[in-house]
Amino acid sequence: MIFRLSDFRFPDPAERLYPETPDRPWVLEVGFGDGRFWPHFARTFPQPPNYLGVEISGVSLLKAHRRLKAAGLGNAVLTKLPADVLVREVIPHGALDLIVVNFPDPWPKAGHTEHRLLRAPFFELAASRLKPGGAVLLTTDHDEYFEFACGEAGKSGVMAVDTAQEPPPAALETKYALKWRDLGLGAHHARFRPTAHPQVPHGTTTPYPELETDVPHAVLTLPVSFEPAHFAKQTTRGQNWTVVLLDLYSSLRRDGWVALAHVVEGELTQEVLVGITRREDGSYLVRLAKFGGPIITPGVKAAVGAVTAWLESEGAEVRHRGY
Ligand SMILES: C[S@@+](CC[C@H](N)C(=O)[O-])C[C@H]1O[C@@H](n2cnc3c(N)ncnc32)[C@H](O)[C@@H]1O
Repeated sequence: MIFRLSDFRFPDPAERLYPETPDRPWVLEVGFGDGRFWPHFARTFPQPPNYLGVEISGVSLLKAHRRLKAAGLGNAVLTKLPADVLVREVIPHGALDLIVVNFPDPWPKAGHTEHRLLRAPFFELAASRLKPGGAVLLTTDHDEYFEFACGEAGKSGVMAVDTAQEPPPAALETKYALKWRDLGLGAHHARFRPTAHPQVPHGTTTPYPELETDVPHAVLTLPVSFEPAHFAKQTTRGQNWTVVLLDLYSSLRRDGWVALAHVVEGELTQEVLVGITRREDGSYLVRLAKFGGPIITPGVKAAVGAVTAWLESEGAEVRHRGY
């Protein structure tokens, strides 16, 4: 099953994601590529564990989905997101049995190591989301990234590093494993086991509210002189978010407009629409649209705030702020 970010709860327990198999072990694979690992690895268990796969490539998502469907693996959820966002926002504390990372992008250029996934903060986060006895399994061809990851795990202070074990055979059958094997390269393997389970908190993310009044909004009146053509692209920054109001579109069906906003919060980006719609009493409702499946974060609330602030700068009088 493919999940969008808005399909999740924050955090989301195994009982809800896998209602028919909540008691099975739970495995997260980061960067599953074309999805070859899971059908091989799942076969090594008496019953397939619950599987959550996270990828940033949409093409890979579709390939892996076809593969898992063909293998009849029903208790599997795939999603297109940066791994850090999924682990931080969606995975409950102490919920996972394994986190598997096969042949992660090595970011080999000097100055690019901050793009690497397996840095100390990720190990700390992983330790908080793994069960006691759980582990992160890393298999990679890349000598330097392997040393780096082992060093970062040590630096996190919450992971013991074991490099003595063989990788699971399934990790040596992925697309990248075969690619590097054909070139005569070997693979390194490490198991990182939590020595402590720090309580790395979840964010303040919530799903799009069911109750209309809970959707981030504002009510305001516009001056008769209001001129939407005054809109210009604009950027607002907060402590952990950046909102870019990209454009404003006129609605043909309703009396009003829609603003398109780009919201960046760490690795999470969302494109959201904020409607500005005339109400019966002549006032206007500025409200986050459901279109596109946004989730409610501080940055998304700030996007509603940014549209409201722009309208104020054009002479609007705000009657109510609900964001
Ligand atoms: C070198 S490929 C390896 C793919 C697969 N594991 C294999 O062994 O064939 C690395 C994969 O990680 C994905 N990826 C990179 N950064 C990611 C992130 N932050 N979250 C999730 N996936 C990521 C890439 O899109 C790519 O498919």
